[in-house]
Amino acid sequence: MKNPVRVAVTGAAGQIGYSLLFRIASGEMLGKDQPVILQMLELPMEKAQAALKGVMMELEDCAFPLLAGMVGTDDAEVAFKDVDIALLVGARPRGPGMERKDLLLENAKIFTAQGAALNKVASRDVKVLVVGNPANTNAYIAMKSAPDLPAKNFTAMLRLDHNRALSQLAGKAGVAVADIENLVVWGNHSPTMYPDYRFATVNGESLKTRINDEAWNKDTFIPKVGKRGAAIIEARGLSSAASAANAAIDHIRDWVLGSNDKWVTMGIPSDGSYGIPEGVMYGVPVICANGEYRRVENLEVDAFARERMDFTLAELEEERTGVAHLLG
Ligand SMILES: NC(=O)c1ccc[n+]([C@@H]2O[C@H](COP(=O)([O-])OP(=O)(O)OC[C@H]3O[C@@H](n4cnc5c(N)ncnc54)[C@H](O)[C@@H]3O)[C@@H](O)[C@H]2O)c1
Ligand SMILES: O=C(O)C[C@H](O)C(=O)O
Repeated sequence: MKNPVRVAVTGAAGQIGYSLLFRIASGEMLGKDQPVILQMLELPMEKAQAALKGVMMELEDCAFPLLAGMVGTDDAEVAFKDVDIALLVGARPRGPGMERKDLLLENAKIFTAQGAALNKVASRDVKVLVVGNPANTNAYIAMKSAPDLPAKNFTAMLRLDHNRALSQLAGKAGVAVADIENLVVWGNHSPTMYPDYRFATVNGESLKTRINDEAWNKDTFIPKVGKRGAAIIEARGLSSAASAANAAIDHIRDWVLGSNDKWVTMGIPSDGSYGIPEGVMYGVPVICANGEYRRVENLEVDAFARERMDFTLAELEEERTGVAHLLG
């Protein structure tokens, strides 16, 4: 039997947490032979802690053979102690009358504190995925607040956008999702993101040539993927949860176990390539192997791509400027 892997999940009693924890405990994220210890963080409020207790009771009632232990706490340093993987899901939702800037600042406080706690107590190899919105900037803040951990260990979730784009493309082209390769979603997890299928193939053939519909790309595909989160909120009255949890599992599974030579999208700190300033937490195509991700390099950036990539970059830089004073 392998040694258990310690997995922290914040916002554990929330909607995404409820879709995520049971799948992690059943082995869907790290493999059916990998025991896990779940270290769950929730707000110190009575209601949140009671809900977390309920989730832990249900986890217990599943009698998962791979669940080697559980911790439920309101203290980030307890939740992150020695963790190998940290899924930062809990975030302050946008309230009535709150501007995007207020949301950024509220969340900046949370991710500054959580980054510092990871810096202090997590495994030095911890893999961090930020799901809580604004995900890219929250990941950037956590990374900056953890100077003793490698910056490359901090990532933001663009996988839901990647998966959404895959399904839209498969539907349009009449092909199977599994047959599509080499897709990427550049930039921010926000409506400014740029889903890009210029390099995508289906069984080795160009998907762009097969679809051959630039108007659909610009007027339907790109806005549909970008605004999908809002469409789910409109339809459900709540933001996406099961699909977000599924994407988080895909992201970590591929990072840890490998993406089998497939491109996947991860928000990672820029190395300066593709005209994205170093350090910006930006969605790019990566291939994962041996527990590491590797950026797909030297892709062509044509005039339209440049415009879209700079548009989403400008938003990220604006967010970064908005929180700069908190980062010292
Ligand atoms: N990146 C993506 O693709 C993506 C997709 C969907 C949702 N999201 C975001 O994920 C986040 C969670 O969504 P949800 O639907 O689970 O929300 P939710 O409100 O149902 O749950 C969030 C939970 O986090 C807890 N929480 C808040 N602040 C916390 C803190 N500082 N420490 C620990 N726990 C804290 C809350 O008590 C709550 O239980 C939101 O920010 C949402 O916008 C991101
Ligand atoms: O919570 C949101 O604003 C939407 C969410 O990020 C999503 O993409 O579903």
